[in-house]
Amino acid sequence: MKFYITTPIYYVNSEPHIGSAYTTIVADIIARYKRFMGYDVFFLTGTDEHGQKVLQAAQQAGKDPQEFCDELAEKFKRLWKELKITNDYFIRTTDEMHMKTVQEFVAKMKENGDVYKGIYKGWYCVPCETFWNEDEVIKEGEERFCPECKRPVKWVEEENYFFRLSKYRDSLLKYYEEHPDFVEPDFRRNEMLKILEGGLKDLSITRTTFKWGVPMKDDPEHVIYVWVDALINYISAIGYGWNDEMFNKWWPADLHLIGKEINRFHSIIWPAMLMSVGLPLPKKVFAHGWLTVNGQKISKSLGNAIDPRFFVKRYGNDVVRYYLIRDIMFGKDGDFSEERLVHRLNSDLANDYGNLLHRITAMIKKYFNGRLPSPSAQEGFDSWLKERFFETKDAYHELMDSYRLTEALDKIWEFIADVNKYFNDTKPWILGKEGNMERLGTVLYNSLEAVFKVALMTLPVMPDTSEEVFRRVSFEEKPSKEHLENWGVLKPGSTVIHGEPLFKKIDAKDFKKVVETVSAEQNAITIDDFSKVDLRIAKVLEAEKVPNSRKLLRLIIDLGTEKRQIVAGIAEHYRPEELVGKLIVVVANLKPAKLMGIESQGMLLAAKSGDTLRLLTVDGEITPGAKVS
Ligand SMILES: Nc1ncnc2c1ncn2[C@@H]1O[C@H](COP(=O)(O)OP(=O)(O)OP(=O)(O)O)[C@@H](O)[C@H]1O
Ligand SMILES: [Zn+2]
Repeated sequence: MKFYITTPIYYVNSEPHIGSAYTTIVADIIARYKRFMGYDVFFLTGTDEHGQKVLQAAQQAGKDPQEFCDELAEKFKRLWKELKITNDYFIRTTDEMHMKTVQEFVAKMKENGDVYKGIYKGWYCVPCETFWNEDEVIKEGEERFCPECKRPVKWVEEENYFFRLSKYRDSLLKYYEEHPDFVEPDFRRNEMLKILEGGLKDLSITRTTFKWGVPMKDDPEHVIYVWVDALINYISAIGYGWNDEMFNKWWPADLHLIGKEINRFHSIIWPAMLMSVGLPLPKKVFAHGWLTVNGQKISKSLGNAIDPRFFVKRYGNDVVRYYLIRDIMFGKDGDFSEERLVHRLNSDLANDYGNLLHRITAMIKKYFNGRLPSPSAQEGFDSWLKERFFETKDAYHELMDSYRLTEALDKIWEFIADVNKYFNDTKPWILGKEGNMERLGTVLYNSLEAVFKVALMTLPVMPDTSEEVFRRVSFEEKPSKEHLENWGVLKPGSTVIHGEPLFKKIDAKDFKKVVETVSAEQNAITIDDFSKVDLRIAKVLEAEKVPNSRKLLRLIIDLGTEKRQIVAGIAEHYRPEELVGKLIVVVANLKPAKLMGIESQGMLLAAKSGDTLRLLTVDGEITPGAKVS
């Protein structure tokens, strides 16, 4: 049984962020689950390195595009290592083998009569590398914007090769009909059906105005459209055109995992390209939602991208993975929130899961010398716990197999609540006090077996934590679905380690966000907002310490037309005599306020970094009262 799973290949226009990590983490979870279930898995990820977007980024950085791509591809690879992603291969579209495959693929489409020359006239969005028609773009006066990312589009008019996409509309519709679960979730499938029903236009698939791409085989003036180049990665990586055996083993892909904004490319254009060369279509395209900040997509260009490493360093890799899957309904959009992450860590992981294991192993240590007791006669409550496990396990498989990952974790946590209930209601601490070792042994055995089952089921999501649980319960086999099939896998008599709690809680009073995730756009103010602040140059005429205050100085300043008194918290950084004669910047229209009983009629500006504070001043002489703008 094989399972071939892919992520989108990411543009190397900038560094990876939590959004790109999201898809890769989800793919990793699915890959790990399938391996656990006994599948032979091929998990592919990589980088999309051609096209105008990447070329422009390289030019902006003042680098040769290949050198620029090499550096960024390395960063992606390194991040995936740090996040313990278990991809089997990393493809780069600048790989020679890939480029050759792209040329051959397009040549074959041409041979089959699906590629012809024509003139393209229309709009192009460089950030999305997408062609748009006049009736698709957003119009604001003379300006035109991309309907997908809302950024300005460019007018393109050039001789291109076209792909007869329109020809495949009916075959695609038929395919959708015959394979109702080809595209998921179903609301995404419906969006694609709408597009198909509306009709398809032929697609421009080459460009001539720049060179950063794969040249057409027999017309190298044309470079192949970056999306056509990119999509072919899914087959070039596994041997199409260069290793038939490998290709036949893995193709068709079992799952293309993507973000919703690139669904049309994967669910319409890619299948049509495959039909054109006579290859079978992928079994499923799953288009998930976006991680958002205040409802906006996290992305490089909006300036709200977050480096996942900050979170991993502060909270741990497993905690970040758990949070992303549990808190954000997989498939839908969801706001990324560090507060929610901490809440999940404290309540689900530390309280519900970690603490349960801690209590069980503490009692095994105390009453059984750290050896797992044997279970004996089973009572009703014991059978209830087992029944709950088997129900959970069945639901878990069903949900994981249909990529309902969030719901799978919900089910596991319902079971954890049941194990906690079992542990609390059987009152093992009383059994211990009473010396009822037989019953105590049974309760502790069942509780630990249940936690072991949780570790098996959460292995794809939190691999390090599960490995740690396996170590503590002396489980040394390669974990697989067989260990979930039966109750009673743990061996009585084996060593049980009572270590540190699995998860460290974050105390509310210690909680300090590692990253401020407010988008640049949300923070932006208009020029009118700025001009409300009346900034003026002032000359310091007098300065003295405010009696009984460590921090405050009282200044008399000359504002050109008037003198004013201001109070400033700078006494720890400046001596009064240093200030006299200085030209400083003040907010002249601030409402007066009293500090230590003294009225302050304005505020001076200073820059602070750590313990250092420096006043803002001007670069030379200027009359006091001069406006700053
Ligand atoms: N906010 C996000 N939420 C979920 N997935 C995301 C997010 N941002 C990027 N991705 C994943 O990365 C893919 C797009 O990668 P891309 O390199 O275009 O990132 P980007 O940050 O959106 O780029 P840019 O801001 O430059 O347009 C998506 O299809 C999805 O798989
Ligand atoms: Zn766009």
